[in-house]
Amino acid sequence: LSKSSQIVSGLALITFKLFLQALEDGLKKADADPSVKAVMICGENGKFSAGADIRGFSSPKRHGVALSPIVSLIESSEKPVVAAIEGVALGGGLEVALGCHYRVAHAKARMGLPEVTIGLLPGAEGTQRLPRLIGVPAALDMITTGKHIPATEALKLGLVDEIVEENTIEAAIRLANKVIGQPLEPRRLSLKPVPKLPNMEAFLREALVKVKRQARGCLAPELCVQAVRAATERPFAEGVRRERELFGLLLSSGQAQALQYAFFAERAVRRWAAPGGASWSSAAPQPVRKAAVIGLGTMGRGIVTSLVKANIPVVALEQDLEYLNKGRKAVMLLLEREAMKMEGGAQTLDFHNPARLQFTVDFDLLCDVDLVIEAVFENMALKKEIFHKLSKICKPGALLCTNTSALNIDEIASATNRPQQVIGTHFFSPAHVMRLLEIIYGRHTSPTAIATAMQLAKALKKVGVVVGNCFGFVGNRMMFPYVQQAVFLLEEGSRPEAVDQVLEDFGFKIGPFRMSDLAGLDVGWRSRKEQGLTGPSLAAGTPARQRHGQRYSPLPDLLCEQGRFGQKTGKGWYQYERAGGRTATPDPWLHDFLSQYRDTHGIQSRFIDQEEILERCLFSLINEGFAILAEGIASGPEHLDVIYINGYGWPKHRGGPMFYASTVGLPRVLAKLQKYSEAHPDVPGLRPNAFLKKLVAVRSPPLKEWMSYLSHQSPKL
Ligand SMILES: CC/C=C/CC(=O)SCCNC(=O)CCNC(=O)[C@H](O)C(C)(C)COP(=O)(O)OP(=O)(O)OC[C@H]1O[C@@H](n2cnc3c(N)ncnc32)[C@H](O)[C@@H]1OP(=O)(O)O
Repeated sequence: LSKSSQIVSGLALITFKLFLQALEDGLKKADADPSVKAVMICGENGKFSAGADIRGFSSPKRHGVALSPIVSLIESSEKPVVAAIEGVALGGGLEVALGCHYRVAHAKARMGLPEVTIGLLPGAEGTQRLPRLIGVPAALDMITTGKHIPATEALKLGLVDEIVEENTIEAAIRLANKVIGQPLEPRRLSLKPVPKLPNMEAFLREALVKVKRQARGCLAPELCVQAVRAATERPFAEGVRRERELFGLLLSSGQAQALQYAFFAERAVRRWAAPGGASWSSAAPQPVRKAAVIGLGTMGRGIVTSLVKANIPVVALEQDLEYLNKGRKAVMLLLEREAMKMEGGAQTLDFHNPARLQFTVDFDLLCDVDLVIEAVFENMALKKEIFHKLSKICKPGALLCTNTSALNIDEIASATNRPQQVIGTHFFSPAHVMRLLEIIYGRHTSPTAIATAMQLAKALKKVGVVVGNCFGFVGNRMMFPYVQQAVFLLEEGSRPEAVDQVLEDFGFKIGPFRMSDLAGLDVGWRSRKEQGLTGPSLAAGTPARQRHGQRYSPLPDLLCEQGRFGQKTGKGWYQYERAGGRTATPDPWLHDFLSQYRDTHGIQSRFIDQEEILERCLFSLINEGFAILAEGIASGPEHLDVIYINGYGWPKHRGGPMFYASTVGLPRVLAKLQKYSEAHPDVPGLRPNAFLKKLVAVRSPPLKEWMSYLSHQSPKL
């Protein structure tokens, strides 16, 4: 280093507090040393900073917003300070860079203010400095979404002064030497005005409406807008005061804890465990150099698209040419749309190259693939036939995955000569968009197969969650009692729009009836017919509203019998503008139908309040979650929460169903279930699970300790 520069490094995440101290000491030393003419701040090991340790925000010894004085100290330095940004500059890390007079970034660096994603706002004056540097629209976009932007975009926005392909530190030192002696006033962001917009008021108002609509009850994006508004309306110091006030509100809101829990839960589920002690730490994945997808229906198309996007060559197979051509057209359309969203477009995806994406009806072409994902119709006989064929055609090491939402993995595996290589991969629709991948191991699934499926999830940029094999696995199994309660509520006097409203107000992206109209009521109907719950195989004399001695509602079956399958037929729990329409309108026909149904079955209609709707739907879902944990189908509550947030539209700011239960309080959940169960003794889903009772009996320990209260290690683990 030349004598004119001073490196202040050590920006490792775990030492954020130490880093702050080192930064302060270094700056003061540099300021006092007349031989130092400029300062350069960089990180260690090619990373600038990922910001503060998120765990610190919920710790009793929270470091608060102690970063602000240091950012001010940097900015007020009489010597030019240059940030050399490599790797990431996120959150507090970027706020440090904003205090610097100049910023140089490596071309591969990424920058962002992701505080909103953990329920906070940039609390070290970031909401006040960023709009002054890059203008309100761009700043608001970064602050309210928390997105990480690449260096090239940062340069376009004016967030950095220079990007380099080679040595960022040398480039920053060069810049520091060059600017010695130049006036610093214009470089101090706190002194700059926020660039004006002709329609600032309208712009901010619209921005608020937009984030409120998207956030559905999540506070942080809204308060981010308020903080940026303060930057446009108040002098810097007053804006900072407002930012601090809003930060304090968020910190104590409860939503921040939920979102921070979700951040760590998503990472915790990568550390999977399965029967016989197999786990992420001991199992190694096999490489997947080529994959195949069988079935080009809605799911198969999305899965092919996902694989192509992940740069994995794919063979896409259909049963005949008619289906193949239909599937090919649909896949190409999806890929073209995806390519348009990407930098480099179709060239990047290269899907017109048959070596990357091949369509066929010939099973023999699957002989050299490393992994097959079967995505045909949910029909056990068909799946078994396919797996039998696969075990004859595929090379010995190939992993055989079945995309199923409920079927028994062991039964499917029994059709092969290699059950250790059979695994469930439950994708969510649309498969190229939804982040969740439920990975289901069977009795014989090998640790390598699980590790490979997890690796695949990562390559597809999905969150893989490993779970055990049972009907509906985790996600759908918890969904059954929830949807069941929603339908029972209709029997008792409620309406689809009332139930949906309560759950959407809670934060679900879509309520249970809108959801089932979207998914298609016929899907569940087919499954119930296969289970003998309805249809021709139902034993004569079975009571209309009872199956196996338990309460049953035939309402969804009756709708299907009327051809009301939801959006696809233009009618379901709602009416739509046309078949395939998406705008749900309450349907007077359905209201009459419900009244007649109640009359037929002698049900006294009653008013059901929001509290009962919410509690019966959510607590029955949570109750099933406790059963799943007790049976060892999932290794911890975080798994259930990650599944619900990423696959079922559960509001992330409520941390997932099990986290939510812990915030409501387990004794309350138990008491409510007991109350509803007494009122509906023929509904097993409302009967409090023994594990929940046990946790309450041991005074409701924190969620991370729950699993240690299972008296026996489940055979599934
Ligand atoms: C007082 C001043 C206030 C400042 C406000 C802030 O700075 S708030 C924090 C803002 N920063 C973030 O939100 C960054 C969050 N992290 C990420 O986005 C990503 O981790 C990453 C930095 C982009 C790296 O991604 P990558 O996929 O490479 O790794 P992982 O996500 O798996 O992370 C590796 C492990 O590091 C842990 N971790 C990452 N960031 C933080 C953090 N800010 N605080 C605490 N821990 C963090 C992560 O949990 C992983 O740990 P594991 O034990 O391996 O699970």
